[in-house]
Amino acid sequence: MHRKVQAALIQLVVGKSRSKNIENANQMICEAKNKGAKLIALPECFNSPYGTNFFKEYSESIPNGPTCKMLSNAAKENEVYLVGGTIPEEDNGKIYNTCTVWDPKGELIGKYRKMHLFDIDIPGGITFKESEILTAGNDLQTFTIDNNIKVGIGICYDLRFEELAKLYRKRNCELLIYPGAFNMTTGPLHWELLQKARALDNQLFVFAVSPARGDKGYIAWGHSQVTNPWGKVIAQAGHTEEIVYCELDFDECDKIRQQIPTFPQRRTDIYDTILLNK
Ligand SMILES: O=C(O)CCC(=O)C(=O)O
Repeated sequence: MHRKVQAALIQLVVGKSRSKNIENANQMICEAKNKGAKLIALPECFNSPYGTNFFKEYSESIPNGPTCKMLSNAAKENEVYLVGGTIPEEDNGKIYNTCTVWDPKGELIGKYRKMHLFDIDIPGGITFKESEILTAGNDLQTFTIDNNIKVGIGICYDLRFEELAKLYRKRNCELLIYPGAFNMTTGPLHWELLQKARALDNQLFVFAVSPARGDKGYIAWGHSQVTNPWGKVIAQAGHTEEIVYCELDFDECDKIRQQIPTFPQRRTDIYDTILLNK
C-alpha cells in the first residue's frame, strides 16, 4: 500500500490586519498545492498578532467567522487536507486558542483547543500568561488522511508535555502537528530539541509550524520543522516567510516500531504501582 504523503508547512508573516493575514494565508495555500502538497499546515495565531491584548479583538466563532470561511474554501478549492494553524476562538463568552482541521471537500473534521496554556516567567527573558484571557481545552483531536494515516494535534506549549504526545501514539497516530510560535528566549535551545524528543519517544513524524519572525511585539523564533520517527530533522525553515515541503513515508513509522519496540517493552506493570512510591 502506498503510504507516502506530500506535505507543506507554511511559515507566514503575520501583521495587524486580519484581512491581509487571511488573504496571504489563502495565497500561500494555493502555492503549496501547486507544488504538489496534499497536506498543508499553518502556524499558531496566523490571523492575529500573538499577545493576550489581541486575542479578544481578533477572536471569531468557529466555523462561522471569516478565517474559517477562507480555510474551508481553500481546502475545497485546492482539494487538500488543511490544518488551519490556530485562531483565537470565541465560544460562549470564553476565548480559546484553537486549531481547526479541514478535509478536501472543505468540511470541518476537527477542532483542538490548546490544552496547556503558555504561562511562563523568565526574568530578563520572557513573561507570558495566556491564562489571563484564554481558557484551556480538555480534549484530544485526531483525524485520518488517505490510507488510514492518523494525525494528532497539539499547539505550541503543548510540545513540552510528553504525556499528550504519548496519548496520541497510543491512539495510533503516525504524525503530530503542532502550530506553534516559540520565542527568542526558549526557541534557540528548546524548539528543535522538544520536537526531536516527541518524535523519537513516540516513533512518529512531528511538524511544528511557526509564524515568520517579525520585528515588533512578540518575536517568533520561526524555523518551522519536520522531524522523522528516528528523531532526525528532515526539513526546516529559516526565520522569514517561506514554505517547507517534505515527503513523508509512513512505512518509516512501522519500521522503527518493529526494530526498536519500546511501546510493548514498557514496564507499566511496575512504574506507578511499585516504583513511584518505593
Ligand atoms: O514553550 C515555549 O517556550 C513557547 C510556547 C509558546 O510560545 C506558546 O505556547 O505559544
